[in-house]
Amino acid sequence: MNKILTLVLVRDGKRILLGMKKRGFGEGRWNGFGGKVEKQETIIDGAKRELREECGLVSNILEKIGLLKFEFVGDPQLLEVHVFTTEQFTGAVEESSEMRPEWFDTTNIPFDKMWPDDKLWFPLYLKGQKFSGYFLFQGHDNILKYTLDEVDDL
Ligand SMILES: CNc1cc(N2CCN(C)CC2)nc(N)n1
Repeated sequence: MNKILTLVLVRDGKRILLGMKKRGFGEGRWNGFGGKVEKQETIIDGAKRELREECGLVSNILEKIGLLKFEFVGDPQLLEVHVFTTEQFTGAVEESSEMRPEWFDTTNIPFDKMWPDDKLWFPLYLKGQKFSGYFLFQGHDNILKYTLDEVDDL
């Protein structure tokens, strides 16, 4: 059974809000906001909850834009990350125990301090193309193989 996780990318015109992960899985890397989906909630509600908990923003309109599946050599648990984006949100950006948020220009995404798969699918996201990918990792820095497809619906 795959572990269901969420990832929310917040856009404001040419800017994107990313968070520096302060601890745990992905620590030291910039990423969107997200986490586990609880048993009693839908995936999209889990995404909205994590967005608010991790950066203080509230959004009722999340658009499903991607599905990313991650396998790590030696770990039987497959991660299934449901990716959303929003351009409509309220509230003030605030740092949390998990994330230190910062706005980046979309022409200046800090890929060298992000998960290595991001540089592969972000260009599809930035041109408004939905995507579905599978990545086999060795450790947290090395992608052994991957597939990445543009899709029309998710
Ligand atoms: C393994 N590669 C990953 C994981 C990942 N996620 C994001 C969401 N997290 C809850 C779990 C891990 N995000 C990106 N951009 N790449």
